[in-house]
Amino acid sequence: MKTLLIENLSKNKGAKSILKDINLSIEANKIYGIIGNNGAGKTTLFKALLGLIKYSGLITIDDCVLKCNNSREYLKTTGLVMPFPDYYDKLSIREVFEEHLFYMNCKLDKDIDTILNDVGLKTSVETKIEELSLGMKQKLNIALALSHNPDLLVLDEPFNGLDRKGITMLKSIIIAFKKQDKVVLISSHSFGELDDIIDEVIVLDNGEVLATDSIQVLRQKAINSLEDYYSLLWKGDRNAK
Ligand SMILES: Nc1ncnc2c1ncn2[C@@H]1O[C@H](COP(=O)(O)OP(=O)(O)OP(=O)(O)O)[C@@H](O)[C@H]1O
Repeated sequence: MKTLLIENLSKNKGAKSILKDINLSIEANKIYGIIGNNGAGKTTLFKALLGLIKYSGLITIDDCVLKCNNSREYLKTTGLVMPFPDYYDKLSIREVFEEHLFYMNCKLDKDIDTILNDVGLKTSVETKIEELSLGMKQKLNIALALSHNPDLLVLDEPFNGLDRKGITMLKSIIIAFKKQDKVVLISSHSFGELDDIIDEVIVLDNGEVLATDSIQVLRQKAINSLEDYYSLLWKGDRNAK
């Protein structure tokens, strides 16, 4: 994947406008941090990008426009970390992998134990999801997202529940991933974790893109943390732009 182009993307739910005319150009070999207050539209944007919800506007991956009838094919090239649906609780890790691979229509190139080990999840594949801690579920989620070697990694609050070792592991996975001509989109409220790894920041507010900036440019302006950047934006200090 080289580019992901989002043009005039909007999403309404009843009378409510959840995403409003989003335009973004996403490039490979970069990590994008998507930040914004609760309810800003980050998860909804991710769902649209993955073809999981209907929307108006155009999403183009390289030269291919994402449509309902090709979204399943496109999903195979994406890895997604989002909270598990409730019905997963009674499934075992093995069953979740089977369901994931069936949905993605792909096969593993490593055995499940090796994949779990790679993300630091030390438990039997027969363990039920309801028996996993929040951090263990997150590690499993990451393992699933990477299991089919995607081109685009979409991570919705991936640091939630991870211990320090897990966070360090995930950051190194993300950095190694982007270096392979791939794209990473991460939404997180943990600015400190994003600070170390992102190349670009996209700020959503009330369903709109409030700002997009390169971290390198922000550093040149002596804005050295997302926390400072975000405060400046909300103070209306346009020097942050
Ligand atoms: N199925 C739905 N029906 C109605 N409104 C919805 C639905 N899903 C999301 N919304 C609304 O869309 C808006 C954006 O929600 P979204 O989950 O995308 O925000 P977010 O930026 O991911 O928030 P958070 O940081 O809290 O995770 C919110 O106002 C939410 O209430």
